[in-house]
Amino acid sequence: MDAADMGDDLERVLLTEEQLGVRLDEMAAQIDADYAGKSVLLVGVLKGAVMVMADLARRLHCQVDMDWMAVSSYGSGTKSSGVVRILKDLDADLHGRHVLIVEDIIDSGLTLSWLLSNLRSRGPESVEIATMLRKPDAAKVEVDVRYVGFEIPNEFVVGFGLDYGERYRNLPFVGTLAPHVYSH
Ligand SMILES: O=P(O)(O)OC[C@H]1O[C@H](OP(=O)(O)OP(=O)(O)O)[C@H](O)[C@@H]1O
Ligand code: HPA
Repeated sequence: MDAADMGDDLERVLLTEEQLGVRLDEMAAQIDADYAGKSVLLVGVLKGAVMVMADLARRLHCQVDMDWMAVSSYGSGTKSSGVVRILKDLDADLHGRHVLIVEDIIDSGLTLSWLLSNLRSRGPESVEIATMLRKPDAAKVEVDVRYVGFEIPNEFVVGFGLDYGERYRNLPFVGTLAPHVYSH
């Protein structure tokens, strides 16, 4: 899918495929340096993190295992409370592991804040976070994030794994949607 497939649904491109690729190269180099000689367990948070995980993992030279979690808030009314439900748990035992959570976006920070304390309680050697995008102005809770691709304005974005009603995840860039899309 590209911009032409979106007709007039695309408002503007925030980050091009090339910009994302360049930043992923830099993030991977930093992660390789930080985890030199160590084995890393990448934990992807479904579904949005699939693209970041695939593109980041392929750039890493350090020893990597991959695992996945699916989480859901208990409904929009309680999302702000940070109450999260596990839909699919990890297969891996975290004892003694160096865990790197891979996310597409940190918006309010509530999902990651919950996930961080959940994974920390499982006895890992370390837990860090890598996210492609972060909206600093939307933060309801501060999360200590080791690797951030881009800080973006507090606008709803799609593409590179991010959806609106499950659509647009397969856009290779990150963009905003025209207002008429939301009124459908
Ligand atoms: O910082 P927060 O405000 O908690 O938002 C960030 C979370 O929201 C998105 O997931 P979403 O619940 O949309 O699920 P998805 O990945 O399946 O699209 C994103 O992938 C993060 O997990
Ligand atoms: O801006 C966003 N776009 C899509 N999904 C999201 N989940 C949290 N923030 C966003």
